[in-house]
Amino acid sequence: MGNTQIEFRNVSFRYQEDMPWVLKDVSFTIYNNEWVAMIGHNGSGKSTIAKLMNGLLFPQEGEILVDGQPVTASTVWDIRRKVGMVFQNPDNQFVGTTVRDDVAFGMENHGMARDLMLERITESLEAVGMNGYERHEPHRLSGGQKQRVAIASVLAVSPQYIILDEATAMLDPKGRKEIMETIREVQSARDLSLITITHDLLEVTQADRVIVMNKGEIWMEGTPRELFAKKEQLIEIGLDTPFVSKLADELKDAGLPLTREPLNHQELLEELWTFHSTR
Ligand SMILES: Nc1ncnc2c1ncn2[C@@H]1O[C@H](COP(=O)(O)OP(=O)(O)OP(=O)(O)O)[C@@H](O)[C@H]1O
Repeated sequence: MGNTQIEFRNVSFRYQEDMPWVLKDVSFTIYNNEWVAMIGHNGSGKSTIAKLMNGLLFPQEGEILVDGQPVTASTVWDIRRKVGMVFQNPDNQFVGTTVRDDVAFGMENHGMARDLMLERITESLEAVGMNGYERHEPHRLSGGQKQRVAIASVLAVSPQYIILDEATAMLDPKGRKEIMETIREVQSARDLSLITITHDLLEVTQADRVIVMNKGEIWMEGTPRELFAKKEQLIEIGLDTPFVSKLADELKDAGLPLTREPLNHQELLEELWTFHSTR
């Protein structure tokens, strides 16, 4: 695995000296080629973590390493080439008057050669299904298309890590599903690590690993199945559980002996089928 990872070592952060700590002694690692979902109630520190990961903020205590390199004011441009970030509202991210200019902008910042830039624009728009839109105005696109272009702009710089900070929150369920499918395809084709900050529980069930934040501290780190097995504690810290998980509980209460914690409809159906065929 080498050094290809993002590592938070005992990170504490506050926005100003006279303000309370927003993050307290946070340590975790994001490994190569994995998808980590980060959840937590509003204000638990998730967006602050995202900003620390690509040097938009710096911690007062502890250390953040990207591929072994500390994130500091002097390494920040290297770090931002490796760690791409897509925010919730794409309108705030557009800088170009056309889709092509917009995708080019990040690359220009990194001083890429023109030929390589043209190649990357085509490649990254293709990866998100937006080829043919090069001359369109970003502001006139639909919400889903805007997010695709924002993702293409990040992909064009060829990062190793992509952070999506509630990047699908403004889309309808269909738009969300499509964007996540696109991202997954790109992730496996390019060996990327994905960090998604989300309130969408369906998205959380699909991640490899989940980090749960509570009041600036890591409350839990584990697989989605481990997480949703702690339903009562989750509700105590103000988080919800997926619909399938609730339905499974109701079925158990009604006397059905479900043996494992189903994470999606398919798994619940399998459980029901096993029960049915043993009767
Ligand atoms: N620029 C800022 N200046 C001062 N305080 C801030 C700033 N940005 C965030 N905070 C505070 O830091 C804390 C953590 O905020 P953060 O945005 O990281 O949480 P979050 O978990 O991403 O929340 P949400 O789910 O609402 O996006 C909150 O108490 C917030 O009010």
